[in-house]
Amino acid sequence: MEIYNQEQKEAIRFEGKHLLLLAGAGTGKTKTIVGRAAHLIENGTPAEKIQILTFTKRAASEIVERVKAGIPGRNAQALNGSTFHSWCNQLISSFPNLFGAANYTVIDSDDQLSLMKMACGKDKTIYGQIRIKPQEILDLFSFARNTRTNLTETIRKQMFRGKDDVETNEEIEELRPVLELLIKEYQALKMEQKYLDYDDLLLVVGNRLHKDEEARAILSKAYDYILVDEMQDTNPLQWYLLAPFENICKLFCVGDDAQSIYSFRGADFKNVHSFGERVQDSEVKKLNKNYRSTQEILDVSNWLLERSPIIYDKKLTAHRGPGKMPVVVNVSNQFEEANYIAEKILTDFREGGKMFSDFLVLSRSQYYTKPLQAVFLQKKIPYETYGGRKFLEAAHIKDLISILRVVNNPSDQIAWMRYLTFAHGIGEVRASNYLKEIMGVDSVKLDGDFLKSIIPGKEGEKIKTYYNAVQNNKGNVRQAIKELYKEMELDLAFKYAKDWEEKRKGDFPVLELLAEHYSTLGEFITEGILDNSISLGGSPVLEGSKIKTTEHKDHVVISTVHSAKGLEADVCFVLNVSPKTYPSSYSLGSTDEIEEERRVLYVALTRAKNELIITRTTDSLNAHHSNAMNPFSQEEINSAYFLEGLPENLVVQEQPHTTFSKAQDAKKENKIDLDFGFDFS
Ligand SMILES: Nc1ncnc2c1ncn2[C@@H]1O[C@H](COP(=O)(O)OP(=O)(O)OP(=O)(O)O)[C@@H](O)[C@H]1O
Repeated sequence: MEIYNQEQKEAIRFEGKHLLLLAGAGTGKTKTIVGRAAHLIENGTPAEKIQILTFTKRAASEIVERVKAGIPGRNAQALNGSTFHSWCNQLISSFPNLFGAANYTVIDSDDQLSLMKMACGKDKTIYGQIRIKPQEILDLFSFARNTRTNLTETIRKQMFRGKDDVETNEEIEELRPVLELLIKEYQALKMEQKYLDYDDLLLVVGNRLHKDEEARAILSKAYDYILVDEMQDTNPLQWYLLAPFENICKLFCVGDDAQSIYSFRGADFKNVHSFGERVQDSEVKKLNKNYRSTQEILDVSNWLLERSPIIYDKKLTAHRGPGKMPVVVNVSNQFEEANYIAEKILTDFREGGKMFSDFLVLSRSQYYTKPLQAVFLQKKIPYETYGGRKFLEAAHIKDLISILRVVNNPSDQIAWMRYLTFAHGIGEVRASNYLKEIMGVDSVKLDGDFLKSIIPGKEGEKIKTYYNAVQNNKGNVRQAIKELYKEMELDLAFKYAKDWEEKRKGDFPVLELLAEHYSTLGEFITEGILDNSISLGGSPVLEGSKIKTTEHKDHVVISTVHSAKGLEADVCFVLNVSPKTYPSSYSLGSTDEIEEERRVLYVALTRAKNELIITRTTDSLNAHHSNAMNPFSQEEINSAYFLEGLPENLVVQEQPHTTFSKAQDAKKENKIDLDFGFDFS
């Protein structure tokens, strides 16, 4: 049974049209979304007419499960929660005629890069005029679409740090037409092969709804309410998608401007402030009390935010009152840090009655946590990682999926290339020749025998067998994967001989299990990619190849701060809050970037309920030499450092007395104790 305070109840029972709940960390925004959905269902709104939108699949499922748990019977069963991308993808497949994109394949960032490389390679005289990598062109294109900014201004912002002088303008004017050609070529390749990239998903739906009265009429029968979590992180493209829904249904959005950490995806926290003006018939409400943390944790968080030149007007007070002082641990290196954390967890687990799931470890990047993961493995501390490279993006998984993809969409040239070059002996040049023949044949004639007829020898035989394994089991995705894996196993083991047994083999049974939830190949490929994608912060369960550690229900979570939004834990470790990291020395030239990083740290600090432990390495405090990449002096780095000037009364400082350091001698000298060591009798 959830308990709500008066302000939360007012939001939950809101009778007006659209509402924005703008409130600080831990004030119960997510809880209020749960309450709102339950209230609507209990008062007669069919659950399938409510859509919950969040930034991660994990957050979406959590909200949906909580609503379902509070409503007896089957009334809430049809409640749907998804990410923006996944929702658009569902709309595209539920209304195939309306959006006209049902048989398109969604491609991930690796595939986008392959396609952009093809676009750049098409006419070398064009690409040769600029010195920009294909990935950078993709980033520019995506930034422009997500922020809905024109190409000139995108180039200026992203490549010239916003400079607007004669020289810069001349350079932009040289780059712009070339980039336009390349982006158009990329777009044409995409359409030719029936691909949609992530941004396309939102645009396909958004464009249709903006331009087509009938589309709005159809969707107004499908939705009564849309509930959006983390509204501060919606970028202009997501606003564009949501705008038509103002007239289709009622919007209920929650957000916190101080937790906006997605400006690299085009979000601007200031947008949330204009909600009242942008959305007709809307109201903005606030929540004031923090229910998550004790006051000492909030004091440090408030202090951090008050030091910002941006006024957030958010002083959090703890409903729970006082508790333990936050601790700053000064470690000399990463292994000391890792051992300190592991020892603390093990002691609290063995002697303090805590579970592993009471601990959350937060880091800027997953990469930084590698030594910590090594120590956890060594000390047998179960853990799960959130953020970082995802399961379906691992090379061995992509090899197998490439065959599912070509059976699902025969125009999928990226997948064909991966499939054809997977068989030993076929290089890129030969594969492209086969590809030309494959593209030339009518798709009804395309089958295993055809492939064998154009590809001679053992390779042709193999390619045929793989193709048939999927084709013959098309109606049962799990079976298709099982049969295909049986055929591919030896080749996969050969290709990945170095770490096959330890790291890769175990992923395939999991892939089969995952496939069980999808009824068609297309759904599996698209949804599977979206659900597990790094750039969308998707499901944490099937990450990397460390699937086995997730079998423990009780585990520590190691997360990037970006993937930790909405999470909370009894004890929270925030790693490496050192100079040059918070803020990163690369953002020192830009106030906007520094302030975004301050919010990142703020999100991290406000995850803790009872204990907040901040680590920092003393080696980063050591002398720093400025260089061309990083021209800032030690003074500049120190004065920008977020913990510089942290009042002594807000935290306790600690040096780890670790079992990791060398054994130390006794403090007092003893008298020698030597007897004969035997009995003379
Ligand atoms: N009225 C209440 N009574 C008791 N506990 C509450 C109440 N409201 C919220 N909480 C608790 O406070 C914690 C934070 O709530 P929630 O996660 O909904 O906040 P939030 O505003 O979404 O936080 P953030 O933006 O920091 O992720 C949760 O543990 C929640 O159960």
